[in-house]
Formats: sequence, C-alpha cells, structure tokens
Amino acid sequence: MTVIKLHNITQSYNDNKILHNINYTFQNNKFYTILGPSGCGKTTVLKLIGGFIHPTGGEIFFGNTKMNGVGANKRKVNTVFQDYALFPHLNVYENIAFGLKVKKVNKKIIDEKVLEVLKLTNLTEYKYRDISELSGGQRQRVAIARAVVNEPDILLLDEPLSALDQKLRVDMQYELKEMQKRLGIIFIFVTHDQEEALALSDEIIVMQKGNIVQAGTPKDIYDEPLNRYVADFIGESNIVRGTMVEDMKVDIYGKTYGCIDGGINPGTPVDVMIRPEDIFIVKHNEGKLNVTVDSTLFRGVHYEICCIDEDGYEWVLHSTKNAETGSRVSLNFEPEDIHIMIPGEDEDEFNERLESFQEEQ
Ligand SMILES: Nc1ncnc2c1ncn2[C@@H]1O[C@H](COP(=O)(O)OP(=O)(O)OP(=O)(O)O)[C@@H](O)[C@H]1O
Repeated sequence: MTVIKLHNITQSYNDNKILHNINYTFQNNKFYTILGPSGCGKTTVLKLIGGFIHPTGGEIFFGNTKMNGVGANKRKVNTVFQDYALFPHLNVYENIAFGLKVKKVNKKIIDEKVLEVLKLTNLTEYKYRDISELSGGQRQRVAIARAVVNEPDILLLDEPLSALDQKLRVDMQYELKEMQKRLGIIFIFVTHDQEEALALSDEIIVMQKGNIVQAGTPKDIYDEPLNRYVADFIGESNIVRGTMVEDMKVDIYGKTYGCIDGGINPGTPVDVMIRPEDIFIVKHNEGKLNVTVDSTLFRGVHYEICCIDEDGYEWVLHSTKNAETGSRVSLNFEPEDIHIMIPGEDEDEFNERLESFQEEQ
C-alpha cells in the first residue's frame, strides 16, 4: 500500500522560497485535488512527488522509503500534463504502447495491456486513429491511457481538463473519477477550478502562497472553511464582519444572531460566512433581517437574488423562486448556517491556526 508522506518540505528557486514547510500524507486509493490560485505552488508539489525536482529541505517518503534524490524514472509515478504531450506522428495504439516498447516488454503482453487500457478509457474504437483525427476529449483520454498503461501507483494530473470546453470537461470529470476507483491508485489532480475540485475529490488541499491553508473532504471545506480566503475560493458566500458577543451569539452590523460556535472570547472580531443557499426569503418584518430586493439573475437551477439591508449592506441568496426587484422582504437563516471564521488578515492568529493544522497532519 503506497502512502506519500511530505515532511517539512521547503522548496526554493534562487533564494526565493516557493514552498514553506509542507506537511501532508496522501493515502492510497484516494482522489486528491490541490487547489489554489496561479503561482501558489501546486505544480511544484506535483514535480516533487514525480521526482522531476528534489526538495531544498524536508523529506519525501513513499511508504517507508525515503525518495529524496530518487529520479523520476525510478518512481512508480506517471504524469498527465495540461498539453497532453502526445506523439503526433504515432496513432492511438502506438502512443499508448510507446513506454512499454521502450522497456522492451514482450509484444503479446504489450498488446494485452494496451487493449485493457483502451477499454478502460473508452477508446477501443479509435485504436488505429491518428492523433490529429481525435477531439480534445479523446486526446485527453489517450494521454491518460498512456499514463496508466505502466500501472503506476500514483497518477499526477496537472490541470488536464483546462483545454476542454465546459460540457466535455464535466463528462471527463465523471470518467476520471470512475477511472480512479477502478484503478485503485492515488490520483493527485491540480486545478484552480473550485467546482472541479468539489466534484472530483475525496480530499481537497487548499494552498496559498506556498502553504497548505486547509485540507479535508469537499464537504468539510465547503461547510467549515477555516478563513475568508478558503471560503472565497470554495463556492459562493456572503462574508461579513462580526464580533463574538458570547458563546453561540455573534453581532453582525449591530444586530445579535444565534450561532453554534463557542470557545471564542467575547469581543473577538470574526468573519462570518453565510452561504447563499442557506438564506430564505420570508414576508417583510417576519424574518431576521429586513431588506429590499435589488436585482435578480436567472442561473438555470436557481435565481441569484441580491438584496440590500436597511443599513445598506448587500446579501446574496439563491432561490428556486424569483423575487420582484424593489420589493421589501425579510431574510431568514438558521444558527447552524452562520459559520464563524477568524479573520485572515490577523497574521498572528492565522499563523497559529496554520501551525496547529499542520501539526495535526
Ligand atoms: N524553475 C523555476 N525557477 C524559478 N521559479 C520558479 C520555477 N518554477 C516555478 N517557479 C515559481 O514558483 C512559483 C510557484 O509555481 P508553480 O508552478 O508551482 O505554481 P502553480 O500554483 O502551479 O501555478 P499555475 O496555476 O499558474 O500553474 C511561481 O511563482 C513560479 O514563478
């Protein structure tokens, strides 16, 4: 059983520190997504696991074996890159068989293995097609087939769906998830697309400026983001300033609301998050907050309704029913849907939480 352990990993390029003390353990047979904005260090983590670069500090283990200094060709890891890097002069079969031929694997075994991955990736009927005659999604599948034919323990996927249109992207997401289950190996997928991360992952790792800020199941991260940065990155949210009044009571813009969080000193400034789908419209004066409907947008599965409260603050909610612009209504939300977060701007507090999170890993 392969487990990848990153222990106190740092990475610098020319004295420029890119990764700061990364600690994380990847378990076997799980789909991981590394999520974060451009330049936060996602690809650098993949390159370290793939053995394309070696860490400036810290240790990488595969199981009990220390992998620092072990080259990419000595690891049971394969990578699917954003641009697929297929051989344009070879057909589908030849592209997939290439690595096995180089290793001088017996022709009959190559044939068996290629046929098996063609089936796995739904490419059997395209076996002898030239790469130039394939769609983007089919090329993507060839790249994956070529990566898995060597039976790696770990598959690294660096933004592999970014070149596909939206519909194809969603289809490929289903296929990738299915493939990971069938192969039973570790998939580590890099993206800056939060919807993709939520749909695909068993675990999401959120990165910011070379640090892991939060890691957990999609539901954990969506429901309980550690701070404003994570909440903003994952899903849509109303994030407002508040102050803890006492356990299970928070002040938002001068009004006190019940919440389910405790253990934070009264008077502590906090960020408060309420997801748009957790806010409901009721009759004027009958809810927690009187507002005027400012604008509405039809988003297909729901209406996105923007309201302004009596103090001029904006609240966005999602509803299957539309509301009339200019109408005066009231908003309701439950105490368990008020999520309290420590403000990200408070550096000391933030670093303390970051350290305790990293220690837990
Ligand atoms: N070989 C290198 N030499 C110097 N700096 C590098 C090198 N490779 C990456 N960097 C820098 O390291 C930082 C992290 O890069 P990385 O590619 O890991 O980010 P990323 O999160 O994958 O970004 P993207 O989503 O844009 O691919 C960036 O600031 C990048 O400029």
